[in-house]
Amino acid sequence: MPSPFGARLAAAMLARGPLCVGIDPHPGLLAAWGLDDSAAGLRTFSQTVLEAVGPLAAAIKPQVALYERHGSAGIAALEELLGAAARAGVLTIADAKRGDIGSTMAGYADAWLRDGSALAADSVTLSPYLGFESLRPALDAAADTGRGVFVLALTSNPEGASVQHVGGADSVARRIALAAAAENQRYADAALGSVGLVVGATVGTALAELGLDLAAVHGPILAPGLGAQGATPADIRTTFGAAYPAVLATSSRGILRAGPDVAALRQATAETLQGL
Ligand SMILES: O=c1ccn([C@@H]2O[C@H](COP(=O)(O)O)[C@@H](O)[C@H]2O)c(=O)[nH]1
Repeated sequence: MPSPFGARLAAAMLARGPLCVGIDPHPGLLAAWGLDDSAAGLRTFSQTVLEAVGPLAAAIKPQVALYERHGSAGIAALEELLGAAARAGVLTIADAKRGDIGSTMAGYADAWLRDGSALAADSVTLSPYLGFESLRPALDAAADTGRGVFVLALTSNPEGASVQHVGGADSVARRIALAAAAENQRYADAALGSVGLVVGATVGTALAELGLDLAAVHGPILAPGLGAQGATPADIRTTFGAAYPAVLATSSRGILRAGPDVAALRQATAETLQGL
């Protein structure tokens, strides 16, 4: 078994910097790159981004929805990307936001986190709306196979607050963070645990207002919202404070808009990294 995901991600962040590049093949981006909105277009898009940013980013994050919209051929393109990234030694975060009752959750865990699955990634994003404990099959599969998970806590979209802030000092988001911290006790010896959280780079003062101590989670914090959603590298330091060393900022459109030229994608990645 490889070393645990959190340890591998911490090493990659130390070596390359705290940036994940999202691979989001939106129809508009495919068109801007001169590609068809088809599985073949997805394939070229994905492999170009991997070639460009693979040597620079700590991880890549394919957005599963944008592959699913092409049906089985789109999923095949995603499988090819995940396989190519694994061969190139680039860590992957499948942004699938899965969550279900435990018995069904086991199916998702098998798909995204078990050896031998064509969709197996280094980690997957999970939704805890059915209760943190419903994610148990994925938490255990990740621990068994040296993979990781990122559980949605405070998302980058403004609508998230209507659910995640509920409870005030005992908010839904804080309970998710506490549950992740408890889960990471099994990774106490690693630089970072393998149970991460998703906390938007756009959440502003919400962490302080809700009393979330992200540094105590001992897991990676995936922070979307950089670039196209308006957050800046400076916002990341201000927003996350003491938890900053665990933050993996992620940007998709803000970098992808520089394509399809590989050198331009690399430059956009390097410029984003410089500010972090
Ligand atoms: O709270 C969340 C959780 C996930 N995302 C995902 O990240 C990328 C962001 O793309 P940008 O182009 O950099 O805005 C996208 O795949 C989202 O589904 C998020 O934005 N916020």
